[in-house]
Amino acid sequence: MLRLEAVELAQEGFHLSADWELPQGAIVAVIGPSGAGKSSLLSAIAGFFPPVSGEIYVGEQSLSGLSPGARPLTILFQDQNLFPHLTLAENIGLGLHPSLKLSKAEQARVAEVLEQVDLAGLGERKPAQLSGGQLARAALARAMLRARPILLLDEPFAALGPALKIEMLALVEKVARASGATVLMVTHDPADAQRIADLTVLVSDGTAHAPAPTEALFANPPAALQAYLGQ
Ligand SMILES: Nc1ncnc2c1ncn2[C@@H]1O[C@H](COP(=O)(O)OP(=O)(O)OP(=O)(O)O)[C@@H](O)[C@H]1O
Repeated sequence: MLRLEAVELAQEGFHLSADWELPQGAIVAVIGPSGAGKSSLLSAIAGFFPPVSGEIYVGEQSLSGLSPGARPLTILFQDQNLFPHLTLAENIGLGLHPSLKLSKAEQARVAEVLEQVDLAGLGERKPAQLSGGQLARAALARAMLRARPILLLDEPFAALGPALKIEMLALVEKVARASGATVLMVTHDPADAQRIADLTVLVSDGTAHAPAPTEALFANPPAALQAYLGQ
């Protein structure tokens, strides 16, 4: 369970409040106008942007004082950051050990996630020898290997074509449901939310609104969502 308790973010004229919690295992879309603070919200949870007040909890554990790497989560950005000089298997292995000294069991685990994202047999390739969709799948595989209870996705598939994006969303859903991870996914496409998100957080007017069931929210959008959707 992820809980934001009276969280206030502020930075040069920008302000965002959040006060809600998510059930463990929920897939949650984060939508709202450009500049509203969607990325800032994820950055705060990940530990890159400290709130001016409030607390963020995972279960009973407060995340205050925990560095980004020590938090029980993985964040995936649009810029997938695979290292060009490492093979795909090595890039994914970094999710386990920065030193890349993997045991036989860990190497087998890397092969297993490669297979899960449909990249079996491509482990020895370098990123330059992969397509955009394969790179996106590789980055997701690395995130999966970390097996943290929370996965934060900041528009990681925005640069992919429609068919590939749908494929990646399906993969996220499959992986999240299988592992029981909670997913928070920033997207600019309402269809992404409707495709996989149980709940949707609307970020607008200085507030990250409490998560609402996606279907009901879009069936009866509040004024701020109507404005965002151009209705
Ligand atoms: N490093 C920074 N320094 C100063 N201001 C920043 C910084 N990063 C973001 N901001 C500002 O904080 C506000 C929220 O930005 P944020 O990126 O969180 O919005 P967003 O909803 O994710 O936008 P988009 O949909 O365009 O990615 C904006 O006003 C932005 O200009």
